[in-house]
Amino acid sequence: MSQVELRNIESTLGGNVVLRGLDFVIPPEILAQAPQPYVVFLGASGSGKSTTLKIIAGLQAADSGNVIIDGRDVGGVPARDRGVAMVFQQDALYPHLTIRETLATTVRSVADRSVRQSQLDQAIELTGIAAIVDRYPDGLSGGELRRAAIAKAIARNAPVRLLDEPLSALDGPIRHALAGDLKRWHSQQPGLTIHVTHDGDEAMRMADVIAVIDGGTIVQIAKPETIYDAPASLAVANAIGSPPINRFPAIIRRGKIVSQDERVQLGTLKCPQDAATDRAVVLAVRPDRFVIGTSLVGGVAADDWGLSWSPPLADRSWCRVSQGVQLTAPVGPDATPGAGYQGGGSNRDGLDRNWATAVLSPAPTVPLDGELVLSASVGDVHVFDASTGMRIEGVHVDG
Ligand SMILES: Nc1ncnc2c1ncn2[C@@H]1O[C@H](COP(=O)(O)OP(=O)(O)OP(=O)(O)O)[C@@H](O)[C@H]1O
Repeated sequence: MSQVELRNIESTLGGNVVLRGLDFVIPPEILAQAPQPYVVFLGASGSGKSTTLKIIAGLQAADSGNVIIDGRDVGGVPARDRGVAMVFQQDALYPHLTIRETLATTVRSVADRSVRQSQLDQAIELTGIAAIVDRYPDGLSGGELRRAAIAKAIARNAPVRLLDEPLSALDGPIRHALAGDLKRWHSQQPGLTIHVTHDGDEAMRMADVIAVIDGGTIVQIAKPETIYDAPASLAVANAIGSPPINRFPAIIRRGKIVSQDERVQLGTLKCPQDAATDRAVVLAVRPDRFVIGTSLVGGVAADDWGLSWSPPLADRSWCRVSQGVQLTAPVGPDATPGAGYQGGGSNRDGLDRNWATAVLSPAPTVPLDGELVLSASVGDVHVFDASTGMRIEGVHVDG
């Protein structure tokens, strides 16, 4: 299994500080479970993802810091000798060569004569481009060009593969098929794959490990479920989840958390001693972690639909939102077609700003009515420092 490690990478480009002390190493506990993880670098546009890939590939030099590939510091090692294949966002294929000729040129530059044909065949097979391999790039669709570019990377048979937004600008079915093929390639050709995206859903679906880049550093490296359930910062919390995580203003006053949103009622909640300084915080709850209560569903008592009435604020319902509630049907494979639901009886005061969103699963087939109340237990409410954005650990129900 190949490994890439980045230590304290700094990069300033055209006067912009792009990477500031960026560190990356896959935690050993993750490697113990998944020795060959599919890694996704997730970050907003401009956060430094492409720059990081180019520095790993040796196409761009860092100002300082170390790139370690398989235990070897590759500072000063030229790109072609790093054992890295990179697929660019806009990959250039030779316009005067057919795809097969391009692949053959690539294979000739990296492989012994005896294995060239098998490497070329494998690249064609894994990317499913047999039907277009004798055509020129001009006239191929965006999806076909992307597959050809990926085939070029596969043909290099490199132990480290860097994919810069490999699924961007492709439409639904093509995107879905290519996502599956990338995972298949990864599992069939031993090595490390780093896939860059700004799309949180894509990261959640594809990654064994997600590294979130924000402000030129990696702020969390973890399995997707950990990123979802225990985000290290508000930026990480915002980076994934659809619909996006709900956020509510609050403050810490004398060690207690006090809501600053008139819709949100909190139980008695305390911070640990070392985090008890008075300050502004942000409470965040994933839409699918709210329990939804309503008095009426399509004119029928909610109980008959198996929806729980939100109980009075008790130990388990630590955070309760009772106005400006919006429900949505789940998206993805569990979605019930045509059962989306927006708005609700609680919108009586005309709140259309800052809706609190909950995912209703299974989605009802009739409109909900009556007052909607959301409640969440303490384990599902994340607390972040409002100015640094960092997670505050150890918040607990008093008594
Ligand atoms: N050669 C350059 N000169 C000046 N600024 C640059 C240069 N290359 C990149 N930058 C800046 O560095 C920042 C990070 O760029 P980078 O391409 O790494 O971001 P990214 O996360 O990959 O973004 P995107 O998702 O939009 O591709 C951006 O603000 C970009 O404008």
